[in-house]
Amino acid sequence: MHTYTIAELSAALAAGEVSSVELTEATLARIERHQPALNAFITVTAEQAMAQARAADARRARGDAGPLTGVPIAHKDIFCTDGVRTSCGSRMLDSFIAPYDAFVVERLREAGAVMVGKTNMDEFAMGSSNETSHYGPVRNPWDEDTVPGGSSGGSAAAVAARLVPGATGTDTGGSIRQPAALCGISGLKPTYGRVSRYGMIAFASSLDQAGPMAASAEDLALMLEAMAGFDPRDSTCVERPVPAYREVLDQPLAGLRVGLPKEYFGEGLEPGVAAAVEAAVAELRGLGAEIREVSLPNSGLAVPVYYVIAPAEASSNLSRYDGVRFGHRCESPRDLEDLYKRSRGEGFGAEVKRRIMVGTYALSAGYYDAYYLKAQQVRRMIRDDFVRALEEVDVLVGPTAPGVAFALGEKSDDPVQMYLQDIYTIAVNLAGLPGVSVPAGFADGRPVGLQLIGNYFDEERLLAVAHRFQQATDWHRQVPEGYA
Ligand SMILES: NC(=O)C[C@H](N)C(=O)O
Repeated sequence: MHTYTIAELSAALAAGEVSSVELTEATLARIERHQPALNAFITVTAEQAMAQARAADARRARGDAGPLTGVPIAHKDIFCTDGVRTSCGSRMLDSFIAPYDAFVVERLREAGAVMVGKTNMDEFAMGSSNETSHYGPVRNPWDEDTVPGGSSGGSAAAVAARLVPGATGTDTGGSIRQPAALCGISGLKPTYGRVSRYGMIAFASSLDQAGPMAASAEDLALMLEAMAGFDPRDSTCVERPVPAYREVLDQPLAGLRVGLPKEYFGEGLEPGVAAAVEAAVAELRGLGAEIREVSLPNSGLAVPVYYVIAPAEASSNLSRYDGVRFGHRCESPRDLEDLYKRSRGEGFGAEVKRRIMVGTYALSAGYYDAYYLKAQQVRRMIRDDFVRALEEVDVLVGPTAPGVAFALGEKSDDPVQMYLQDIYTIAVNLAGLPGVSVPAGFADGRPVGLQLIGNYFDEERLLAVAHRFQQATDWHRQVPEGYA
């Protein structure tokens, strides 16, 4: 049953064709078998998973099971999990056992989902290839010599290899959508404020957002419904009812106005990706959508703006890891300064250090106005571009990433090349809008992602369009060889 979607597993559980205990056992066995090749997990929580599975079966027997009750899932290791190591992919937090559950973890647990483990990720979510993880790189199941994307690469690889039917991720500049694209799965970054950030280790707080990753848009809808909602413990979380996302999936596309941002089809886009995206657009047209060209004139500024704002916020957020209150502590420090220096020097990897330095510089006296303030002003212009475009059309469509999965090591020595992975995703975070990536074919045998961007809190429409596209295509059903 490992190729079943969450919706299909949910139906099988409801029909009594399988128990959660059986499903969870099979899931744990598959993880054990493929972990050496993929390295998608940092921690596997077999014992707790079996206990949760037994509880889920008991709950079903009592007659109060929901659609996720008994379904195995995994959490990105950025979410705090009570009593379970929460490393954020960093040596800094290698021995951190969270004392409470993140909101997202709590909500999925309450829905009855069974947590089988914590997935690998780029250190503190900084990266687009999963190569910055302290626990080693994750491999892409479509070609194990290539990267899965990042930073939610472990979640993406685990779903792509059908080790779990769904997993959580976080997206600060593309970290759900880009790995979803590179691994041939579906991934949704909700509107900023739709999902609580409580218990999610902070990277860049004005951009971070949690979201679901799964094979299909229908599964994303099922997961989002459990994950979304108001939480007073996150002051940026918006109090707004959560729609029954799955109920509103079936909508015809006739008359849907789809905008193609012309800036998303220019220089830097690999021809194979362009061809797959164009074919997907033709498919949407065939389903009744009306396609027009739109412009996001400031989109070329999104990557530079992000690489001022995100490191600035990160430098502040990561200052708490001082070896005293939080994080790795060096052996026998000479004095307090030595303790700080060596603890941080040993605990953080190169990319994290680079960002702390850039961010500290951008915020320092004399440079603040020139960099940070300026970046915030341009951020507003980027947002305004989207607001204008979304007055003309209902959704924007384009590629998720400029290319397909690349070889391990290919871009790790060139931060700018790595940052350019997110040229089509980052602006969406700067604007706070929702975006989804869905599988849309292959180029050179590797998956291509199609990105759909919607208006604020219009996840319903995004999911409905993605679902209709998936009813007409079977890209989301493709499973890499050796994992089918
Ligand atoms: N965290 C993210 O959303 C990924 C982005 N590539 C970054 O390194 O910041």
